[in-house]
Amino acid sequence: MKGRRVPRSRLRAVLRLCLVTDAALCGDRGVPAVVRAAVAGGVTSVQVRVKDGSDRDRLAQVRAVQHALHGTGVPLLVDDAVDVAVLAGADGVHLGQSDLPVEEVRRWLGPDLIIGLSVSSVEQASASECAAADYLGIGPVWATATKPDAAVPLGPEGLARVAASAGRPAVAIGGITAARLPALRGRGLDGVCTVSEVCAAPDPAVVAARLRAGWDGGRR
Ligand SMILES: Cc1ncc(COP(=O)(O)OP(=O)(O)O)c(N)n1
Ligand SMILES: Cc1nc(C(=O)O)sc1CCOP(=O)(O)O
Ligand SMILES: [Mg+2]
Repeated sequence: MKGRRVPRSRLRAVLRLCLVTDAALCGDRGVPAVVRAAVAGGVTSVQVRVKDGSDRDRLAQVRAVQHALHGTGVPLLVDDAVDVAVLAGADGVHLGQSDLPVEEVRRWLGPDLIIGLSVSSVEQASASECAAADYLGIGPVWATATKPDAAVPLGPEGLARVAASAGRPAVAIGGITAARLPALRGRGLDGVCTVSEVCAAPDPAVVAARLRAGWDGGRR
């Protein structure tokens, strides 16, 4: 493993506006082009999420996004696939409740890579497993077509209850749009994540900039 890629002192800043990629929503533009535009607009981290490809497809997409991010300082995470993250030299992984156990992945990866964990309830956010994660992804806040197997939406108040029991940096995901950011203020979050709002946007840079300004401007 290389040296620590993202200092922990930067983690909360890196979580401010997280883009999770979706190749189908990016369309013919391709994922790297959408990522480049989103970063120009103010996205602070990128997670490559490939649900319907082979491991080789996943690795190729991670490497293409890594190339797009080169020189930007924006960290790259991989959804689910710890082996792909290690092979590609990504900055971290995002794990779900049915992915590999966080503590074991932490023992494997060591302290240098970021590990995120999805939680959808106070019980999951309070579980001892969370201590091995650097941050929690809480959702879905609202219903979303992007993840058909997502849990029942928490709503902003449910989200705040989960965030309060998290005890570590936390981001919200699921149905997030610029217009909904006011409902997420003061809920104990470090940032917000989006898939479709940016990936399906005709101009991802403009939408990312709107999200970033909306979040940064109203955080406190
Ligand atoms: C930041 C963030 N939060 C939650 C998720 C969802 O992860 P998971 O539960 O593993 O579901 P899939 O994304 O794999 O369908 C995420 N990817 N990122
Ligand atoms: C990848 C993902 N995880 C979720 C969770 O609740 O854990 S919701 C989700 C999809 C979010 O997509 P959109 O921004 O298009 O609503
Ligand atoms: Mg997953």
